[in-house]
Amino acid sequence: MGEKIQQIYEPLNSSTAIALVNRLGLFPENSALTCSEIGDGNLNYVFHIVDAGTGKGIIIKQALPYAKVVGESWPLTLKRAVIEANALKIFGSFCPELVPKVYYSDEQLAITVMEDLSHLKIARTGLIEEEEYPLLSKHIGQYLAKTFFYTSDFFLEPGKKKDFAKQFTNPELCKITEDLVFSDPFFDAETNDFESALRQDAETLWADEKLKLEAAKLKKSFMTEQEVLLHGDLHTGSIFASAEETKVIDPEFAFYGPAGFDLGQYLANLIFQVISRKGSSRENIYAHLKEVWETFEDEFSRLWKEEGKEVYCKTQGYLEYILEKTFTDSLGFAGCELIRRTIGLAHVKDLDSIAHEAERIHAKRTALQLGRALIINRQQEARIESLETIVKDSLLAASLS
Ligand SMILES: Nc1ncnc2c1ncn2[C@@H]1O[C@H](COP(=O)(O)OP(=O)(O)O)[C@@H](O)[C@H]1O
Ligand SMILES: CSC[C@H]1O[C@H](OP(=O)(O)O)[C@H](O)[C@@H]1O
Repeated sequence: MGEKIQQIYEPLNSSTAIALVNRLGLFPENSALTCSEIGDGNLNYVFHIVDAGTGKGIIIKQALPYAKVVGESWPLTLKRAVIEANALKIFGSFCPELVPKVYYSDEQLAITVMEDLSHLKIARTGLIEEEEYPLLSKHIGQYLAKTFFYTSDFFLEPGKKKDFAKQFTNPELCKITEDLVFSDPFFDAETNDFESALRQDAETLWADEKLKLEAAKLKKSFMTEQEVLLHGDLHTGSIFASAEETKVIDPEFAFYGPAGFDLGQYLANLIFQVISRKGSSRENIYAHLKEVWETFEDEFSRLWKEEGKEVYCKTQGYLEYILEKTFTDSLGFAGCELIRRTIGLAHVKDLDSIAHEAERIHAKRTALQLGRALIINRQQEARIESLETIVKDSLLAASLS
C-alpha cells in the first residue's frame, strides 16, 4: 500500500477520488478508472471506483461534516470516519470473513478505503425481494458472539478494555441514537415522521406512562452500560449478503454499550420482514430469528468456556445469567427500533414500500403494537421460542383489531 498522504479535509468528487486512489497506488498504472457516487445511506458519500480493464473495484467512503439526509443544518463530527475504520479493523480481526477489508484510512480526509462488495446485495433489499439467505443469521450470530466476547471483560484485560472504551467514545453519534431511538418517538418531538393516519396511534403511545418508564430504563442502559464494543447500527441495511456470503458494513456508530443492542436491532429489522410479508413466506424469517439467537448462544458459550479469562467464568450460573440478560435487553432494544423506524426519523423500506395505503398503515400499526409488547414484556419472555409467539400474537391481534 502507498505511503500516508497528508491532506486537509475537502469533500471528494469523482475526479479527486480517482486521483486519490492513483496516488495510493491501489490500481496498476494507467488503469482506465471510472467512479460513481453510490451512497444511499443517511450520512455519507460512497464512491465506487472500477478499473474498466479488469472489472476490479474499490470503495471510498467519506464522512461529510453534516448528516447528508438533513443537510448542513445538522452538523456532524468527521471523527465518525476514524471510528468506522478502526471498528472495521477490530471486528475484521475477530471475523475476517464477515467484515470488508480496509485498505487505507485517513482521519483528515475522513475516508475509509475498503473492499468492494458490489457482488453482494444489501440484505434489506434482498429480503424485501424475498431472496433466501440460508447462512445470513448463522453468520450474524457468529459475528455477534465474537465481537461481544472478544471486546468484553470476560476476555480482555480490564485496562485494555477501558482503553478500547476510551478510543470508541462516540458522543455525537450516540446522541443521535439516544434521541432518535430512545427519546423522540416516545414524545411529540419535531423529528418524528409519520402519516396522519397514525396520529392517534402515536398520541396513544406518547400518553403511555408504563411504556415510557420502560423506554427510559432501556435508554439508561444504552447510555451507561459499557459491556462490549457495539456496531451501533446493525440493521439489515448495514449488511451485505448472498446465499454464501455475509459482510457487516457501516460501524460508524460503534461505541461501548450494552451487549443486547446490536442483536436487538438485527431482530427488529427481521421482524419488519415478518410484518411486511404474507402467509408462509414469514416462516423463513421466523427461522432467521431463531437461528441468530441459537448461533450466538452456542458460539458465545463455547468462547466463554474455552477462552474466558474473567475469574467468575467458571462460577455456576454466571454464563446463563449473562445470556438471559443479553436476550432480555435485546427484546427491549428491538421494541424501541420497531417504534422508532415506524414513527420516528429514518424509516425502513420494508414498511414504507408497501404500496397499498391501508395495508401499509396496518403494517405500521402492527409494528407499533409489537414494539410496545416487546418493551413491556421483555422480562417475562426470556426464551427465543417466546419471541416467535409474541410476534405471532401481535400479528393476530392486529388482524382482529
Ligand atoms: N464496501 C462496499 N462495497 C460496495 N458498496 C458499498 C460498500 N459500502 C457501502 N456501499 C454502498 O453504499 C451504501 C451506503 O453505505 P453505508 O456504509 O451504509 O453509508 P451510510 O453510513 O451513509 O449509511 C450501501 O447501501 C451500499 O450500497
Ligand atoms: C440522521 S441519522 C438517522 C439514521 O441514519 C443512520 O443510518 P444509516 O447510516 O445506516 O443510513 C442511523 O440508523 C441513524 O439513526
